[in-house]
Amino acid sequence: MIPYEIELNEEQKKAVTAPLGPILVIAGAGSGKTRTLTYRVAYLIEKGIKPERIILATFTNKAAKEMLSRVERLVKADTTRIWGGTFHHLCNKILRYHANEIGFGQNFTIIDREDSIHLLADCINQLNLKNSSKFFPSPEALIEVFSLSINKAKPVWRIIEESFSHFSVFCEEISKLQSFYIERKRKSLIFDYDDLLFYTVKLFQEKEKILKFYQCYFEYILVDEYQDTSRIQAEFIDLIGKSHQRVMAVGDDAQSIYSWRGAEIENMLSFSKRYPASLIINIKTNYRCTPEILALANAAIEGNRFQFPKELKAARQSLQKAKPELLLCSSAIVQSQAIAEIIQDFRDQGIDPKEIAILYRAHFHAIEIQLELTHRKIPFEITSGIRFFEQAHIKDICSFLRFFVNPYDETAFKRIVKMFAGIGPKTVSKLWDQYLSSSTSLEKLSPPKAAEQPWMNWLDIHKALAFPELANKPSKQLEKILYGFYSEYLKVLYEGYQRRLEDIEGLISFAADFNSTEDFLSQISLLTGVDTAHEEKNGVRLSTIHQAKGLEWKVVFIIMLCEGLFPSNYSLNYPHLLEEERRLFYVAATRAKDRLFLCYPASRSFNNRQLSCLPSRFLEELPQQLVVKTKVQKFL
Ligand SMILES: Nc1ncnc2c1ncn2[C@@H]1O[C@H](COP(=O)(O)OP(=O)(O)OP(=O)(O)O)[C@@H](O)[C@H]1O
Repeated sequence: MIPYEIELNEEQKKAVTAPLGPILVIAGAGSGKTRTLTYRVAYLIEKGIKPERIILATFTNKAAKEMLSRVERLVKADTTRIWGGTFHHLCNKILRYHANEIGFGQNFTIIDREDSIHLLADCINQLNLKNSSKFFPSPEALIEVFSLSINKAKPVWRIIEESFSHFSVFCEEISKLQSFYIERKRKSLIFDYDDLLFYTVKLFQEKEKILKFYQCYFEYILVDEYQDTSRIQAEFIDLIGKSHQRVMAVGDDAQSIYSWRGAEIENMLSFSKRYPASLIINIKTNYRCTPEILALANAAIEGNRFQFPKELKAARQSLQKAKPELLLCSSAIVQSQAIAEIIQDFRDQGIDPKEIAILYRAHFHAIEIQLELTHRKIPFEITSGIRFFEQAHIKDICSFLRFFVNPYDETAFKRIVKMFAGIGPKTVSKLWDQYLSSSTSLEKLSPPKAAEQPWMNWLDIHKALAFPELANKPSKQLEKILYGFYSEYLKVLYEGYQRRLEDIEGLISFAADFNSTEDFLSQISLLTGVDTAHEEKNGVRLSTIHQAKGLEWKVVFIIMLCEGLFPSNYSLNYPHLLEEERRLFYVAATRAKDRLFLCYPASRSFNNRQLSCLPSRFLEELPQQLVVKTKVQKFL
């Protein structure tokens, strides 16, 4: 017998040993979701359910593997027979048996994101869409549209209307392209990741016998991270679980932060409507944070309307009654200096830097802190793996300046010219040779017809960079390049237009502190080159909050808590997005085990001036007594 009494608290035990009907487990941050799910699977096996009749849907395959190996330590069973893994993994298994029922052979192949992009690029070429307009969106951007269309179960035009209005002029062509792309995949017996879900649900909807078989076959379905499931994923579970309703969904609605890639918090909030007999179990004991940090997190999430009411209780004792600290800094630079000083103090006290994290809403918020840590030689590691200045769009826009400063910079030239429609790698090299043999005169080059217009625009911008009002003002030069030229390309070249635009605006602010374009470029090169030696596995962690989900550190700093930055400017006009931003703040706060620092800079440089910032509403909403305020004015 498994010692449930010893290993689980009362709430966890209630969930683990609950009757086999539908259950929604609302498990707060740090409350032991993994432990609950693991013991529940073990309990089911102990009750006599065969492993192969259990589904355990998880966010990653690694998570399922870890949970199942823990199950194996609890009960004697072959857990490899459990259907554990991501939705894609589960659907693949089902389609391997039945793909022929929906017009595919069972020997289909699965293509990853990169291959999907190549295939889509090929479709765009075949339909001659890029030549019809130089601003036709790139395959990278369109894959995102198509994926949302499947995950949200909405037609492409609807997705464009809701989230990609900058593509609306191409709505008709994009819909046609989608049909063409689907047909191409069908002919080649290919599924991309989203197809696996789409066709499994279609199979269940169209082939009643097959659905009935699985409904009888699976005796219990468990879903982890339920708050982040998409519409089609919930549909997949509902279809199999509909008849016996033996579904356990575990999640935390307060941590639903992926709506931008199709997650629907509604799945969780409406669970008991779809499963009227469901039992709802709240797990409220948090094992991670001190009571003071938890009190702040509880207060932070109170402002949301669309959520299950909840209040986490701390299992831990207070650490010298240390409340979270609110650092009121005079500027973003002072903010980074203050953080670096505190980190140095912690290191002197013997705290391992890898127990410290700096979390932010968007990559560009971390520019100053990256610089400060680099200058002070404090080792740090960035979760995304890509440093701010190494991102493609940042490199793109900087290459205009590099080429302006150094007319022999071949890499910059080629990077710019490649952006133009109708210019492939061969033509790029030819143009470079022409350029060199015409004593570096851009005017003398003859680009292909399709690229003539953007070429002329580029030449105008290139000349303008030397005008007295722009010369040696890298910030103003970047602004000119962005709004006079590059923003149109940014919309179509990559996915995530809004985020990338914000990054470049952040770069423009950063550039405002330089009065020489050469100095600005050298600084950036140093940060992306030699000084990356400071990036170490054991350093302080710098991460966006999205990438910090599920992780924990002893000390956490949440930075740039200004209205318009966190919450983001874009979210301010949409109540549902604002609620998601508040959840993001909650996720960030609940990553801290011992010490939490909330950082507010009263000003930051933006578009060549010092802009004063209002404190984030998330700070304003906190009861005063929950934090200790410290004013930080200036550092030498
Ligand atoms: N009953 C328990 N007794 C003691 N410790 C527990 C218990 N349940 C969970 N824990 C511990 O609590 C910590 C948090 O658990 P876990 O990481 O699974 O939380 P979580 O619910 O996934 O958190 P989050 O959603 O915030 O990422 C772990 O270190 C885990 O071992």
